[in-house]
Amino acid sequence: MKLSSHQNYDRKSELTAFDETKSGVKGLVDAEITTVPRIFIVPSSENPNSDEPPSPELNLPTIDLEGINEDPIRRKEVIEQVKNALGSWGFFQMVNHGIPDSMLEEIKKGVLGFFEQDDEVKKEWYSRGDRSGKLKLVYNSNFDLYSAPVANWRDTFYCPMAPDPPQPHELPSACRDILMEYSKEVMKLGINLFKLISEALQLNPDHLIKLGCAEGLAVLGHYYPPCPQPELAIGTNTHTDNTFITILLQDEIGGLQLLHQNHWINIPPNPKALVVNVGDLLQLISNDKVFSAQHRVLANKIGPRVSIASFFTTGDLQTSMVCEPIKELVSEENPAKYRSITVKEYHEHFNTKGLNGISALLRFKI
Ligand SMILES: O=C(O)CCC(=O)C(=O)O
Ligand SMILES: [Fe+2]
Repeated sequence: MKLSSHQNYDRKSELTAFDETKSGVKGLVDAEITTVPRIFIVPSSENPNSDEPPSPELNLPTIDLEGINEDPIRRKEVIEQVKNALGSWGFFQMVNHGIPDSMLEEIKKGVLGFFEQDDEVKKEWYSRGDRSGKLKLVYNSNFDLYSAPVANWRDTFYCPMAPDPPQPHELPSACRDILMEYSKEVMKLGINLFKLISEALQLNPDHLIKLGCAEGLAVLGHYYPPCPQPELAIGTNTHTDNTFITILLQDEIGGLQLLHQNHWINIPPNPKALVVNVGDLLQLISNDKVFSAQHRVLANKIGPRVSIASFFTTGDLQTSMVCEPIKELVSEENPAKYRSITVKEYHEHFNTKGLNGISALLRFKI
């Protein structure tokens, strides 16, 4: 699904005017607008409402991680489930993942607190993310505002937490402590997941970690204000993630969907669960043994919706890590499907392209 822009108005000036308010989509809603500005309108042919309704028979797998580090038989079963889920869905929900429910509640509150703080204070964090700025945490609306075909009904902050963790004073007070604590727990869980995924790929448990898959972590806080005309807009446009894996926490509102066998499927909110999905970089190094599924978030009359996406990637940092299909997963009958790239090269291509419904991986296919 490719969204084409409809440029019969001065879109660029309207984007700039919106950007310069530094108040994001929340600012529009606070000003009590009753119609969606045209920079956000999804062309009708590509509107999610024109898709078939989600199929109720197809359910995303839920995997219970209880006992994986204590009981070898249980661990084997879980590895088999992970292999099936990532090979056919690219996604699963997990329960008993080790992060306390109370911490999940606290991080959602922290993100809500950041977006709902005094607008003048929040504006000080607003930037387009050039790393020459002093701010580690980048808050804006639509990282791809000027390149994507349609603006999304969402505000976001992006905060790199590893390999160079921010100093507490570099973080906004609304979510400082919980962001540090949550990302520590997510890193532990990520390491456990990379071990399970390594084994699911029939590699040594440490293989993906040794390659550097858990080296970089960024936490994104998303805020989706209520939308006066949700049928005309989209919360997050169709995309695959620019990560090795993503660990996602969503609140109770819903709207996250993934594309499975050509059907859009709802990912139902579960306050105790976290969603895991394969990103493009893991698909590339697995030589398509696991895949990075397209997903999106619908706009909603009800809101705000909050979600926290933890991205395992070093992003735009220059690291020595090269991504290429893992030797053990390549053979004469199954040759490498991608060329070698750096994470930075991939990231730059992803950012320039924006969320336009086309996979960034295509560029690196052999
Ligand atoms: O808000 C969500 O539920 C999904 C966000 C997402 O897909 C992303 O951050 O890549
Ligand atoms: Fe995503």
